[in-house]
Formats: sequence, structure tokens, C-alpha cells
Amino acid sequence: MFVLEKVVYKDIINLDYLEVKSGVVTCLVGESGAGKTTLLRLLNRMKDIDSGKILYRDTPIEQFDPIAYRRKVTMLSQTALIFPGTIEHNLQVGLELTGRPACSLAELEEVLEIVQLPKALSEDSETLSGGEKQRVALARLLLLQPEVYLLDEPTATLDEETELKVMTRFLAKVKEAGGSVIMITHSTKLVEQCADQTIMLKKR
Ligand SMILES: Nc1ncnc2c1ncn2[C@@H]1O[C@H](COP(=O)(O)OP(=O)(O)OP(=O)(O)O)[C@@H](O)[C@H]1O
Repeated sequence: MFVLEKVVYKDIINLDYLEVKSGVVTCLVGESGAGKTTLLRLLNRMKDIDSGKILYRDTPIEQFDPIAYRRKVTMLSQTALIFPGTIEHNLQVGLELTGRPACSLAELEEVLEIVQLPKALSEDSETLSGGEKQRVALARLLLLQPEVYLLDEPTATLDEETELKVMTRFLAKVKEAGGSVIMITHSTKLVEQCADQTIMLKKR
């Protein structure tokens, strides 16, 4: 799916060759400061490489229209972006901003159930805890159905047991729909249970 050849970005990333497979869960691991977030940003074209090549499905990523590309290859950052208003609004807003039709209440309830957030759609999002906000952001992303989910420590604020439950359901749903996931995590258990492929980045 992604092929990276001789990719250099500042003195942070220097990869000779890397291939990331389609339709699977790839965990990106490595010590703090190793460049994991930077690599996701390069894959998402939030930053451009200094030299080398990044191919997505055999096409150099700079050849895609950036907005269309980010709809296919979507990144969820470490801090959940929450808009003022209800959970329902926060779930629908992604679809609205990308010009897509709204989902039914039943579909919204289904995604909340997948991320294990037993809250009413009418509840105010701003009163949610950090971990609950992260789950709202994950549920919103699920509704957008990108081809590739780039997740930067999506459940880092959850306790280990909840993290495993949420991610097992979430990843199963993504795979069922044919999506691919590249996920940064510091949880060894999550890697053991969910990774089909693991990439270890080392500090330079
Ligand atoms: N735009 C930038 N310019 C210069 N240095 C940067 C830039 N962005 C990140 N860095 C540096 O690059 C290194 C890698 O940062 P990055 O956030 O990618 O690491 P990480 O592996 O995701 O770390 P963590 O696990 O702590 O989130 C860090 O030393 C950081 O300070």
C-alpha cells in the first residue's frame, strides 16, 4: 500500500526501504522522539519529505490533490479535536465538513457502541473526560471511512483494559470494511493483540 524509498526528513527520519501492507493493522513503535508522529505526518502530507519517495498504491503521494488525498489517508492526532455542542454534533460534523450526507441516529449509536462509549447522543461533548473525547474522535473517524487510518496514540488516555476493548472492536470494524490502519502505540499488549505488522523506529 505504502512504499517508502530512501526517505529523509530533516535529521529525524532516514528510512532506506519500508513497505506498509494494505488491509491490515500496522503498529508503529519506538522510543519517545524516534519520529513516529513525524512519519505519520509525512504519510498524510502534512509535511513533505526532503528527499526520497513515498508511494501510495504505486503513485507518488505528491501527485494526489492534497485534500482528496487526506480524505483517503486520514490522520487522528494525539489530542482529540472536539467541537462545541453535543456528541451527535461532534459525530456528524466530520461528514458535514466533507460534504457528505448525515448518518442516521442508529448509525451514530452503533459507532458509539464500537468505541464503548455508553453516552446519550444529546450529551454535551465539553463535559466529557479526555478518554471519552478521544473515543468520540475515533467514532467520528469511523463514520468518515477513510481507506487508511493514521492513528497517533488513539487510546493513550484510557486504562489498559478499556484500551484493549475499544481498539479490538474498532480495528475489527475497520478491517471488515477493508480499511488499513497505521497506529502509534506505547502499549505492548495492544501490539501483541492487534498488530499484523510492527514497525520499530529508532532515535537517530
Ligand atoms: N518540525 C520539526 N522541526 C524540527 N524538529 C522536529 C519537528 N517536528 C518534530 N521534531 C523533533 O523530531 C523528533 C521526533 O518527534 P516525533 O514527535 O515525531 O517523535 P515521536 O516518536 O512521535 O515521539 P513521542 O512518542 O514522544 O510522541 C523530536 O526530537 C522532535 O522534537
